[in-house]
Amino acid sequence: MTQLQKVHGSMNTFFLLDQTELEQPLSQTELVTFAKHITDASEGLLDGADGLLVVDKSNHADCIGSMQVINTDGSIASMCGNGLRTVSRHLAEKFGQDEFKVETQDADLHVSREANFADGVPTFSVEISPVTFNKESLPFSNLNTDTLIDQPVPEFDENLTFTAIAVPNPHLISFVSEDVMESDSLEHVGKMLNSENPYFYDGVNVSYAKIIGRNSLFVRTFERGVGFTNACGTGMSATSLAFCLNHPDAASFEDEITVFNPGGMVKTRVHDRDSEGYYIDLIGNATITHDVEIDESDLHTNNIENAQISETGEQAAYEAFVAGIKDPVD
Ligand SMILES: N[C@H](CCC[C@H](N)C(=O)O)C(=O)O
Repeated sequence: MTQLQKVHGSMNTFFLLDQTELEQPLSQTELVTFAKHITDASEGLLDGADGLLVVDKSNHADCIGSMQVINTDGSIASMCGNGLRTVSRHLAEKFGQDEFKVETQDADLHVSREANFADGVPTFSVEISPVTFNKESLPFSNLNTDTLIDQPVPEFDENLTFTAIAVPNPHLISFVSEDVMESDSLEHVGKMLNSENPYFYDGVNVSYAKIIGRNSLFVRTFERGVGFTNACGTGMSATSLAFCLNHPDAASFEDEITVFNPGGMVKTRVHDRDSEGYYIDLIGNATITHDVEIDESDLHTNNIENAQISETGEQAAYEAFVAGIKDPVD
């Protein structure tokens, strides 16, 4: 029996474990221990991954399953947009449904199957919500402000402005030039705010964005609990909202926004529900690259030595899709 899958959204890679397929689900301690091991770049499987997605049943009446996200360092992420697309595909195939809700840590989120981005590239849309800006929800402190929207923060970088948005996991965003994108600023800010610091004391995902044209961006993210990833779904969603708010001349609510990233491309759509707040649709690939068979007893003892790995063959279609999109950074 297949116990695990290796999956990705925009090459943001995960192992996916469905606890309902086990006789004895892993305890939370077992899950964290296993996540840190299997995702480790040198000790784990298949060069590791950016996290473990744990699927389970939901007791919320309108959800067909739940998702928990464990980062490579064992910390828990309240949300993961690229991961939720792959969980949505898993649940869609398991239950034969194309539109449903998934329970996540802070919200029950609407998801749906969409037209494939390309041949052999299954595509899903996931709701990114709730959106807040206040310092308590991110959380941040010691910045002499209750919200941070397009403001200079010389403590982070003397030449940039920053926007902080929780969706609900925390994001810090800056719109930058090509030169800054290629500099070491993102690594510097990402490392500073994800080690002990007085500002984002729980860490924060940091994204730098370059405006390519109308409703078009390139985004790179240094993730909380992980480091640089090829793409961060919640990061690209939060950045799309910041794009609409800070650059209304170049981006519009309700329009499709194209977001290129080092692992490929997604589409977003930012909605403004007035008093009910903002939410974002994140649309992109949900690719399964490998099936991994591990005895259930080995899962409990965190032994990956006997894992049997087989490729699904889907990666070739994904790579053909990426080769066909115009790369804005070249
Ligand atoms: N890569 C994920 C987000 C993981 C978030 C995590 N790094 C955190 O907030 O701790 C995404 O596609 O949205």
